[in-house]
Amino acid sequence: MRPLQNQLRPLTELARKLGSGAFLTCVDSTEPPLTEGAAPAADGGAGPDPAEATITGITHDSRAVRPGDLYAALPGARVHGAEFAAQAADAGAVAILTDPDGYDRAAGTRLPVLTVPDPRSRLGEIAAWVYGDPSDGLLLIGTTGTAGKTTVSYLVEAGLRAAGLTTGLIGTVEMRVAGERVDAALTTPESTDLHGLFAVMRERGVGGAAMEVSSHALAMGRVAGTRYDVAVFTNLSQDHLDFHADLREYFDTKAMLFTPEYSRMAVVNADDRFGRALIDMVQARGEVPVTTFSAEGDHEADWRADDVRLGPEGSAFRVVGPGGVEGEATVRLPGPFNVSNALAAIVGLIEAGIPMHEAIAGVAECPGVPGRMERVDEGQNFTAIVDYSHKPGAIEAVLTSVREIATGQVTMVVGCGGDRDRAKRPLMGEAAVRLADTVVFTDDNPRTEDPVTILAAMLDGVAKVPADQRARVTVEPDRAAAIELAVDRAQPGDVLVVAGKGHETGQYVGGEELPFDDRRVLGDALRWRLEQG
Ligand SMILES: CC(=O)N[C@H]1[C@@H](OP(=O)(O)OP(=O)(O)OC[C@H]2O[C@@H](n3ccc(=O)[nH]c3=O)[C@H](O)[C@@H]2O)O[C@H](CO)[C@@H](O)[C@@H]1O[C@H](C)C(=O)N[C@@H](C)C(=O)N[C@H](CCC(=O)O)C(=O)O
Ligand SMILES: Nc1ncnc2c1ncn2[C@@H]1O[C@H](COP(=O)(O)OP(=O)(O)OP(=O)(O)O)[C@@H](O)[C@H]1O
Ligand SMILES: N[C@H](CCC[C@H](N)C(=O)O)C(=O)O
Ligand SMILES: [Mg+2]
Repeated sequence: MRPLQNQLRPLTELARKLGSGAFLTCVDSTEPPLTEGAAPAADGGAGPDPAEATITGITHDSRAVRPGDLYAALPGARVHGAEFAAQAADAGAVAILTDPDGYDRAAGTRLPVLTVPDPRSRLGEIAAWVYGDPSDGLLLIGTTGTAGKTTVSYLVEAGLRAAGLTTGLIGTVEMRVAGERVDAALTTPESTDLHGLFAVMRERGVGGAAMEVSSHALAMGRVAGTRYDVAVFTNLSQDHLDFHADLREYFDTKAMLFTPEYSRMAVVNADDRFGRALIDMVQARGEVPVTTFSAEGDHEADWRADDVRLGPEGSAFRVVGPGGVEGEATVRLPGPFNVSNALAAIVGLIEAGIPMHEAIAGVAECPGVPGRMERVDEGQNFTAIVDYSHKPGAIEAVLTSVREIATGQVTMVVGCGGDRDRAKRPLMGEAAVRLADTVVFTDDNPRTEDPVTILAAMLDGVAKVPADQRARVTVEPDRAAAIELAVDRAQPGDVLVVAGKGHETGQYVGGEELPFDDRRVLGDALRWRLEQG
């Protein structure tokens, strides 16, 4: 999504802004590259004069270039973006930003080239400049944590809307600007896309936005140049150890959000042990005020959820805050973990200046989140749920929650993604068989890996649970067949959870995305069973 109105931004001004280490050159120039952004004299050669160049937009992806763009050719894990410089030029890029390694290929386009040592680290700042600091004046609430970011962001957006604001949403499932929806490629977009999106929000009068901030984004500088009015921390547990060295580094990356560079205020979950470590860390630094919350009530906190009443479709609870402030809240998502998510959203909204009754009303109105504890109901006599649990902590939270509502048995259909954290596979297998009565192990986005290897790693976890304490296990690699099997076996009062893909609409196998939607496959299986009588 890009703004309709763009300002003309002189490239020389950008070079000057980037300061020492930035070189702006035109490839046909016989002059040596100029430092500190000073524009070269007209080179008399065939290339365009960088002193004249103006840009109107920016992208890091050659496939997304629009005429007038600065193409940021970044070094990547797979390829250097400079490989696509010619493609970017053909699409209308007017200049290229790159690092010294990309210079020759960028120069081959004969466009002005701005070279900096580490362009990715400056990209957020550059993108914010290109679009004229578009997040200024936007009430922005960012949420990080291993689980709950999407859910909290939906609830926050609903609260902002209840407060009368035109809203924005940025996250895993989708991006929304004033009601218009766009598919999301990443949970947290690259900074070029992010500031473009903020510019669209500004154009459409968005007053408040809710956004997920992933650890990948913090590590890769995607949110550099973005300032959150409130940053919310949900929890931290095992995930993404393909990307982070260990849990400590994963935690430290998330903790970056709770520094003055990114956030004005912190709202942190005191029920989570990493949340408590974060509270201590942020309080000790004394730079960002911290407000704490506890839905479980076992830990001291500024805000609590009291008198929690769990139900099969959602929960009710009393919000109790500093000085005895109180309000009656509801959330239309089941399970104690969603009480925690709802409290996180309500406290985040209150800290952002939204009156408590509006925050509570918004959360209560939110109809749910696609693929998060989403019921698929075809009139069957058991409960069928699609949920995005694809990490051990989420599997535990979900299975513990549905146990409360099941009058019969609990079944989970689950797999693990390929090309992702391998260490979480046995932990997911173990959690599933420890807490369910029946588990059907299946494929979930094997990507470039052999699905058999992934399933074997999950089964390693199964073996950790004593045979008499574990669920009945079936392995059915074909995901549709696994869902049909589970539906076929279900008895009245049972709860069936199809875990891991949530809102996803494809199964990645090899380099291909095959259409696959758990909700549709489950719905079809349920209807088929009902038709058979
Ligand atoms: C590990 C990681 O996050 N990698 C991201 C990173 O890739 P990279 O820099 O290594 O890129 P690369 O593929 O080598 O390409 C280098 C450059 O060439 C450019 N390119 C590439 C091909 C082309 O035809 N044209 C082109 O311009 C690319 O845009 C890139 O700038 O920068 C790319 C551009 O922004 C991202 O697309 C890519 O995300 C990959 C696809 C990804 O899967 N990321 C996931 C793991 C991720 O970020 N997940 C988090 C958390 C999810 C959650 O738990 O909620 C998220 O925020 O989504
Ligand atoms: N507060 C929570 N504690 C534990 N598990 C949770 C919590 N909130 C959600 N979950 C589980 O995690 C799954 C993903 O939730 P959600 O999409 O809100 O989190 P996320 O942090 O955005 O995840 P992702 O990083 O995969 O996008 C849910 O489907 C549910 O199973
Ligand atoms: N944001 C997560 C989503 C995982 C979803 C699951 N279906 C899988 O493929 O592992 C990731 O990219 O690791
Ligand atoms: Mg998410």
